Amino acid sequence: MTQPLDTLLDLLETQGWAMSDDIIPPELTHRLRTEGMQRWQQGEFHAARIGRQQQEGRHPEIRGDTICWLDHDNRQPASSEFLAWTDELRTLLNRHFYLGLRHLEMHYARYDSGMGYARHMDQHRGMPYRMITILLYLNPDWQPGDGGELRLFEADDPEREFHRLEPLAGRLLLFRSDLIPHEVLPCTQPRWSLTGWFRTDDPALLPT
Ligand SMILES: O=C(O)CCC(=O)C(=O)O
Ligand SMILES: [Fe+2]
Repeated sequence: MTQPLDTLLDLLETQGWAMSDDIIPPELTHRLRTEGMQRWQQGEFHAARIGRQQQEGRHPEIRGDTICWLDHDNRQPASSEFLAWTDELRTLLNRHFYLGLRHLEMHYARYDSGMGYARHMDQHRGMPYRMITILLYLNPDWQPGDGGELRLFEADDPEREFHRLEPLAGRLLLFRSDLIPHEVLPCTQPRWSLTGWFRTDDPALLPT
């Protein structure tokens, strides 16, 4: 295991979240952003939904992003490269934490100006399959005042923010999907990211 990944997993274990600004090569971040923007221009994004599966629907005042799911056997070079890296990470997470993670679901997300995502947990009640959240931010020119910060809240006191971070290009974040309430503040510039969840269920058994 490389040293930076080792450190990242140790932090995830001790504090429930971990961040790195240099583990992903800047040129890969750049290509991922370009690929995401191209897919957006081609109309491949759709409004995100909240809650379990489809029944709850769209609530842009709660969750304002549009998303584009990554297909594991897609032919997009940058996201394929990133997914291959996340697969190695999944193996390491399993070795380190015995989590039995079986796959990663991941999408591009684009928040338009004025949009955010109200405080929530990623693991839905009664659906314990999402274990670890992964985020990679894709905004090279982010300035203070552009908003869109991610707020992290205490697990046992969800009113208490313990950390706030800007969605800077190349910033990778991991956190426990069952533990950390979080919120995306409204942004004043379009905000790009990749968001994913390492899961314990088998994609072949999921409803399509
Ligand atoms: O983009 C972020 O900073 C967080 C997004 C998020 O919380 C989610 O998609 O569940
Ligand atoms: Fe979330």
